[in-house]
Amino acid sequence: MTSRIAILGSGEVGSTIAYSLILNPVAGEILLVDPKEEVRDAQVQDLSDATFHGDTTTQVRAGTHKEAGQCDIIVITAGAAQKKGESRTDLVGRNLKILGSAIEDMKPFRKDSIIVLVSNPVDILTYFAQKMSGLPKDQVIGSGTFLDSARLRGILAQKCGVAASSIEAYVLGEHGDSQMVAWSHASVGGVPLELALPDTSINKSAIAEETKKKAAAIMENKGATAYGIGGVTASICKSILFDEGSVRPLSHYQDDMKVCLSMPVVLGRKGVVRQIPMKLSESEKNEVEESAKSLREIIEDVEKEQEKE
Ligand SMILES: NC(=O)C1=CN([C@@H]2O[C@H](COP(=O)(O)OP(=O)(O)OC[C@H]3O[C@@H](n4cnc5c(N)ncnc54)[C@H](O)[C@@H]3O)[C@@H](O)[C@H]2O)C=CC1
Ligand SMILES: CC(=O)C(=O)O
Repeated sequence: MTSRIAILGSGEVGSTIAYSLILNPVAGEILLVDPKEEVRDAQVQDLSDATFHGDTTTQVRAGTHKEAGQCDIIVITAGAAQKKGESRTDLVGRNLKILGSAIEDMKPFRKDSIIVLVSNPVDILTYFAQKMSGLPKDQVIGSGTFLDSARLRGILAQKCGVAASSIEAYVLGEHGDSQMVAWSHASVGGVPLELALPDTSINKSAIAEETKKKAAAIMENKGATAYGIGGVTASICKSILFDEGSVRPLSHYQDDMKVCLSMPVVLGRKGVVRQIPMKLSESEKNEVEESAKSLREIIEDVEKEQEKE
């Protein structure tokens, strides 16, 4: 394997993504990039220990922003994480500055590099990363609601007594407070939810709320989330490098709504190959539009501030 993945930010999330990529190797090399050099180097040493057993072919080393700009995939976890009581969108000012300087430091980008945003607020940062990087929009995506959808499937699996892998269910829209569940497309083993589980009472709004609040519930007691996003991001990297054509709910540009938010897309080596059109119910469509509206308002506020500067 000769492909290289750069991970910007070697904190909780960046190091966990690297660990997932070592356990499930898809790239020849992982570069950790972080201005906190001592932390970065300690993470490289610790992660390298995980490559010494088994038959992993992935090597880990410290890298520079310039080197990152020449990698197949650049995963961005750089930036502040939420503190207790903060929402993801509270991070926008701090993390947009960090994103801007990291992107400038990485330029010029290799023409076929794919940027995967993970830092929050991920939909807003994906939108601005598309503008700042100059790469085609299809090559700049955010992990979006892939993690929320995994959480939803886990919760439904427990309630229904089936494997999570047998459940198809999408959380769409913002990776944040305005996200929604596309219940009209939820299925068990390919059979619509209502039909497959006629005797199981499912409180949809309670499940949607539990899904939305899961990150906050984890952070309440351990301060951060890392394993879920670690697995999800490693899976995104695999789909890209192996040109899998997997369908995933990822944050990408929506021409009609002028924001980045999550809808299912076909993912391959060129990034978003195409969006999978969904026939949502009228109320679901409204929920997605409301989600887009709340993201649009944040973008407009940021753009107004940028004009003043
Ligand atoms: N999209 C998602 O589903 C999830 C997103 N996150 C987000 O991921 C981000 C990172 O979270 P943690 O790893 O817990 O934070 P952390 O504080 O542990 O690590 C962030 C790292 O970024 C580094 N950094 C700062 N500026 C940088 C630059 N210019 N280039 C490279 N690295 C730089 C910092 O030195 C630090 O080591 C947060 O914004 C958090 O909200 C976290 C979990 C899930
Ligand atoms: C922190 C975050 O965005 C999550 O775990 O969903």
